[in-house]
Amino acid sequence: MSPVRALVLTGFGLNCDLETAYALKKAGAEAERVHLNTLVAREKNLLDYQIFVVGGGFSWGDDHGAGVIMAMRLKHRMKDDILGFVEGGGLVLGICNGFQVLVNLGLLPGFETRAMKREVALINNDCGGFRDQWVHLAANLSSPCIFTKGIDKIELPVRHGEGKFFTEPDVLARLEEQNQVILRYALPDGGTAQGEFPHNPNGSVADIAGICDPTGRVAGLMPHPEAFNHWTNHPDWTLQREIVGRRGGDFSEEGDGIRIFRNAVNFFE
Ligand SMILES: NC(=O)CC[C@H](N)C(=O)O
Repeated sequence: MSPVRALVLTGFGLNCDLETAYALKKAGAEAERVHLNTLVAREKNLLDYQIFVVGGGFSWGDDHGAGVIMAMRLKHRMKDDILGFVEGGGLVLGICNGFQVLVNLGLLPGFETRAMKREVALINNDCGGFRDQWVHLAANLSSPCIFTKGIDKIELPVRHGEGKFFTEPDVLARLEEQNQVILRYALPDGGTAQGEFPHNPNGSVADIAGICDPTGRVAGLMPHPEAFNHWTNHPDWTLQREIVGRRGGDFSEEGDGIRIFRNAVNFFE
C-alpha cells in the first residue's frame, strides 16, 4: 500500500516544521516540508497529499495578531485548493500558530466550511505574557475528531503568547453541543482546570485547548504534540523511570504526542 502523504507547511516564521515532519514519519507517514511560496506557485499540489499540517511558530512575527497574515495569504491565494482538500476528505491539523491560522481562516470551527468565517479567536494570554510549560489535558472521547480518537488524557507542552481561546456564548454552546471541543486544560488528577492558572495557562474560556470541525477531519490545538516525540521529552522522565521502574514510566516509550499523528495516518490505512 502506498504511504500516507503529509504536507507540513514552512516559511515566514513557522518554526516547528522539522519536528512536526519527524513526528509524522514516526507515526508512519511520508512527510514533506513545503514552503508557502511553493504551494502558492502550484509547484506542489495540496491535493497530492492526505494530511495538511500548519505547525507552530511565529509567522510574520505575530504581526496584526498571531496567524492573521498567514491566514489571509492562504485564503486569498489558496482558497479553492484548501476547500477542495477539505471536501475531498483530507485531514487538516493546526498546531499552536497553525491553530491560530485555521481559526483566522474560518476553517475552524467550520460550521459552514465554505463561508470561511471567523467565529472564534485566540487572543493574548490572561497572565499577560508568553507561557512555556507542560499542561495536563482532558480529551473528549465523544468528539468526532480523528486526531484524538481513543485518547482520554495526555500531557503536552505549550509555548505561546496568544493562546486564550475566546468566543461568544452562542458559539460555545454550539461547539459543546456538537462535541467539537476536543481538549481541555486539566488538573494533574484529570479534573477540569476551571480556569485556574497555571493549569489553564492562558485563561481560555471553558478551559478549551483544542477544537475540531463538525466532521472531525479538521482540528486545531494550542499544545504541541510534535514536541512529545520521545519519552525523555517529558520534564519528569527521570522521576518516572525511578517510580515506575521502566523506560517511559507512565508514558509510552515513543512519546505520547505521536498518538495524535498515528490516528491521522491510521485513518487512511
Ligand atoms: N509556539 C507557537 O506556535 C506560538 C504561537 C504564537 N506565535 C504565539 O505566541 O501565540
